[in-house]
Parts: sequence; structure tokens; C-alpha cells
Amino acid sequence: MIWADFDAVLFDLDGVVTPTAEVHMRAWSEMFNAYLTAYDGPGERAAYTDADYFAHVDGKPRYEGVADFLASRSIPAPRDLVVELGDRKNDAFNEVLARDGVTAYSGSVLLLDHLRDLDMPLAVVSSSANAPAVLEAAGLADRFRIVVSGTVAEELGLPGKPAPDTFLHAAQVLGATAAGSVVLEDAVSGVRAGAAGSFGLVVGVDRGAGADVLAAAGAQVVVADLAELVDGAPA
Ligand SMILES: O=P(O)(O)OC[C@H]1O[C@@H](O)[C@H](O)[C@@H](O)[C@@H]1O
Repeated sequence: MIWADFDAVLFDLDGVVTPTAEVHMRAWSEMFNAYLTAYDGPGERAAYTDADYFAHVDGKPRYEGVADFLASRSIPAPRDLVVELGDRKNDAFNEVLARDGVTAYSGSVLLLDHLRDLDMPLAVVSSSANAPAVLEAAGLADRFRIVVSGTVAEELGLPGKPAPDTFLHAAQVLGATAAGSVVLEDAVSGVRAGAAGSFGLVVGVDRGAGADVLAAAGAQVVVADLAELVDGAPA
């Protein structure tokens, strides 16, 4: 990996820097399965699984994840239901965050240290409104020049992933072009955003979505851990 070819690095957060994609996954599963168990209206009521998460929820802004999953089951999704379910899941997520804290992936910290030594401008681009709290809990808030969270995207009216706009905004704030920026993503929706924005390099981080699936979504390189992007780091 030749970092000198690039001017900025744009990190997704959950599942790339911190193992919080798993916390999101568990919170979504608890909430959706409680809802489906009690639900007896039209549509498909089979249990919600991790496959549903990767296909419909992963990486997207909160309420878009709810709406896309319910649509995949042909379950009617009025806005007040979407908001209620999304907020229920958010309470579950925050309970775990407060109880367990967050420890970043060691390979990701290794890469962050390496990029700090290179003076590389770094951003977090996350669909999550909880991104600042997660970064704070992981002790990494000072590593990034800008955090484009779900809240920031909403304030600026930027469409969420798989649209490329949040990544493009981060690159612009860092003074870099899309072609000069690297995108690091574990979610299909995020990889699609990187591909749609014609970024210089889109790296897929396979934490369960599947290397083939990430490559098909537009990842030019797929790694299992960010330490693979540090020269001389143990494999
Ligand atoms: O509900 P939040 O914290 O704003 O997060 C929205 C989404 O943020 C993404 O980073 C996660 O991959 C998703 O699982 C999550 O649903």
C-alpha cells in the first residue's frame, strides 16, 4: 500500500475502526425480532437474521435501515412506525455502549498510528448519529480532523450511504479530491458509496459481509484487518 499516492483517508467507523457493527447488529436483531414476534399484519414475518442486516440495514442511516428492511418483507412502514422502531433500537445500542464501553480493533489503531506518522488528513464518515460518542468511548476522537456523522449529514441535507455525498463532503473539508482519497468500508452500502464517488481507492474490510460481495459492490481491495495496510505489520 503506497500511502504517498493519496492526500486523505476516509474511514467508516462501525466495523472499520471499532467493533461496534456487532453491537448495532445485536441491537437491531433484538428489536426487529421482538417486533416480528408480536406482529400479525401483512407481509413476511419470519425471524430477522444477520443476512437481513447485511442486505438491508448495514451502513445505512438509522431510519433508512428500518424502512428498507420492512420493505424487503412487504410490511407496511408508515413514518411513525419507522421512527419508533429506530429509536427503540437506538436505546438498546446506547445501553450496551454505556455498559461495555468500546475498544477499537488493534489493527485499525496500528493503521491510525501509521497514518499519523505520515501526517495524513483523516476523516470519519459514518451513517451513525452515535459516531462522536463511539469515538470518544474508544479514545480516538482526536485522531480525525472531521467527523461526518448521521447527525451532520442530516444538518447539511446530505443523502446517506449508498450515496457518495457524505464521503465527498469529508474529502472536500480535508482539501482533497475524490481521486486523491481512500475510502475504508465494511458495509455494502458504504462500498457502493465509495464506488459511486469515484474515489482513488475503495478498500472493503470484510467483517462478515463477504469478500466477494464487497468486491462486487465496488471494493478494489478487500482486507480482513486494517493492519494489512501497514507496511511491515505482522499479518
Ligand atoms: O442508529 P445510528 O447509531 O445513528 O446508526 C445508523 C447505522 O450506522 C452504521 O454505521 C451502522 O453500520 C448501522 O448498523 C447503523 O444502523
